[in-house]
Amino acid sequence: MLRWRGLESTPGDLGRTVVTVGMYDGVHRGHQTLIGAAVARARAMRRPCLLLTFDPHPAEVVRPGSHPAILTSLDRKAELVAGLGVDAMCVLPFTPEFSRLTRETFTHSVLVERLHAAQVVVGENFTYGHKASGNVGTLAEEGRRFGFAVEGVALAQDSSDDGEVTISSTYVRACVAAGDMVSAARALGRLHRVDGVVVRGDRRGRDLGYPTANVESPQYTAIPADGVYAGHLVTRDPRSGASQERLPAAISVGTNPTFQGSRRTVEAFVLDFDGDLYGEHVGVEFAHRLRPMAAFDDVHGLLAAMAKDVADTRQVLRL
Ligand SMILES: Cc1cc2nc3c(=O)[nH]c(=O)nc-3n(C[C@H](O)[C@H](O)[C@H](O)COP(=O)(O)O)c2cc1C
Ligand SMILES: Nc1ncnc2c1ncn2[C@@H]1O[C@H](COP(=O)(O)OP(=O)(O)O)[C@@H](O)[C@H]1O
Repeated sequence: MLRWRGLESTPGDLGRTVVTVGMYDGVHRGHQTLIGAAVARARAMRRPCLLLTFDPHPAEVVRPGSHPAILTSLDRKAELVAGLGVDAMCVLPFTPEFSRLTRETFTHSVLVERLHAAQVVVGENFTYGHKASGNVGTLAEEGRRFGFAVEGVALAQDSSDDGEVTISSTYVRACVAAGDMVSAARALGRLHRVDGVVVRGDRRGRDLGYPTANVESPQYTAIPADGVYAGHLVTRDPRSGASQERLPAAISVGTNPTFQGSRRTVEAFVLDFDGDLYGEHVGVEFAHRLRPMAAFDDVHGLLAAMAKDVADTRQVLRL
């Protein structure tokens, strides 16, 4: 998949394109339907399918300090959308100036002049332009003027304990924040993953008999609620970010209150594994929450709980 940042870096030889526009944070099942529709349309028209997305999250620019938790880094998003058949991903820096473009200027200067859209595929709730004044109806009207067609795709639904919910990044963030990884996975169509680099911790794990890979992730990463989880550690290629090996793990999220820690960490004890992971680019996948984080009176209490966590992890992962 081709990938570039900034409109000025757009390759000149793309020809006319099928464009799908959105933040696509999480690349959840609703996004997958939408991107699938854009890819199918592109194949039928024998045009490249181009995904236009933004960085940072527009909320941070429009309402400073209100950055939402990020479900997928740009590298992970690229890996996922490439897997859906997208041919090119263009990342537009979302700046205050960009946020002030009128909807016609966005349509003309971005979609028409730079990306040469023949067809635009968006969700039926898509908005664009200054103060989000544009919608699918205005885009279709501009398309008639500038010579591209518009397809608005219905949003995917999911049944949960609370009845029908519309699958959205906001819904997945709420599931992750509550530690409900099963609902998050249902909406995502795969397990939620935190990407980062393995850093040094307090060097206590090995002495306890449970060495843990401490994973440091970028600011704003959507980290599940404090607690202990069954899941996996995924090793990644440091250059491409591509996923490699997937190893079963018991995962701890919290401040290690037994040792009066103050920093919140994500730590994975990889089952049946002994090796050096420091500096590795990894992902931590969360399958199921086992219990809350606890402050034990002594190390024996913690060790007994960890032994049970490992047994529970084997059961949840059917190992
Ligand atoms: C499966 C698992 C469960 C854990 N549960 C707790 C817990 O309930 N309370 C706690 O204080 N720390 C818990 N921890 C974190 C340990 O305290 C931590 O891994 C240990 O102190 C080693 O830290 P280090 O990697 O910085 O050396 C857990 C870790 C794992 C892997
Ligand atoms: N089974 C395992 N799971 C996780 N990390 C392991 C495992 N075996 C060895 N390691 C290595 O040990 C390191 C963790 O050891 P630990 O004593 O917990 O130190 P730290 O406090 O620096 O995390 C990991 O970063 C990794 O390099």
